[in-house]
Amino acid sequence: MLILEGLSIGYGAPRGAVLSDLHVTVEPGSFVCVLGRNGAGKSTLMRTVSGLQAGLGGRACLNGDDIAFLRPQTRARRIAVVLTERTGSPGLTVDDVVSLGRQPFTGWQGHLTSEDRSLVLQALNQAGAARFSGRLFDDLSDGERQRVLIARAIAQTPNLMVLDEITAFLDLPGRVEIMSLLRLQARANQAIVLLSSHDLDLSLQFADSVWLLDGRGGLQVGTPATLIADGHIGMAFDTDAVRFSTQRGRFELAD
Ligand SMILES: Nc1ncnc2c1ncn2[C@@H]1O[C@H](COP(=O)(O)OP(=O)(O)OP(=O)(O)O)[C@@H](O)[C@H]1O
Repeated sequence: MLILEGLSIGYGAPRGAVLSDLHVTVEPGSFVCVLGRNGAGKSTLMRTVSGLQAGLGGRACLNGDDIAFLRPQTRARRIAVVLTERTGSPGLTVDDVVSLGRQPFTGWQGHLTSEDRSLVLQALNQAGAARFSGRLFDDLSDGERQRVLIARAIAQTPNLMVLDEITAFLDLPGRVEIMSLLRLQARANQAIVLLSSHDLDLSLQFADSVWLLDGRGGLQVGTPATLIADGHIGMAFDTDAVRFSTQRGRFELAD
């Protein structure tokens, strides 16, 4: 279970708090999409929940433990993080990168057991990345790399998977495949999958629950259907020129 207990996130002055006093509980097996306009705080929230950035107050607990105080090894066993930043991995093959997902579980020598290898292979297949096996990771296209990084996260068998805008580089069929795969992963492994995305349509289609950042420091949590019906999607995204139609479930030009 992931519980945000009065969590406040953000930076020192001058930016200060981005979101304050968040209270949210997420059950295992849930696929949660984090939505909001540019600058609403999605990445800040994802980094804080991953333990990569200190919160300003309160805490985020995974299965009872404050994530900010987990030892790095324990955190790596429980939380898999995929960010959009392009990081070079000179000389590493796709298989090496996905095998890194097992590193928190291998001994100090880093030897993979046959079970580790089978999890790596399974993850490559599930993420649709087996076809890149043997190639250098740095030679792959952005979309291909994303699949490999998702495979690494799956191989890590985490309790919590945090993926920040990872579908941005994928084509439409690829995005649908990955969204459906992530929902399946959450269910099959009783993991919590937290995905931030600008892909509103697909997020509303696939998410069990949505964290909607309204850009004014507010966070609404609910099922896609509830957030649409209550007009929250419109409140977070509407502009003078574009409105979200609750009837049609899509954006339209304002009259
Ligand atoms: N390192 C930083 N130091 C200070 N302020 C920051 C830093 N990173 C982000 N911010 C600010 O925090 C707020 C939230 O930014 P964040 O990147 O979390 O938004 P986002 O929802 O992920 O945006 P986008 O959709 O554009 O990626 C913004 O006002 C941003 O300017």
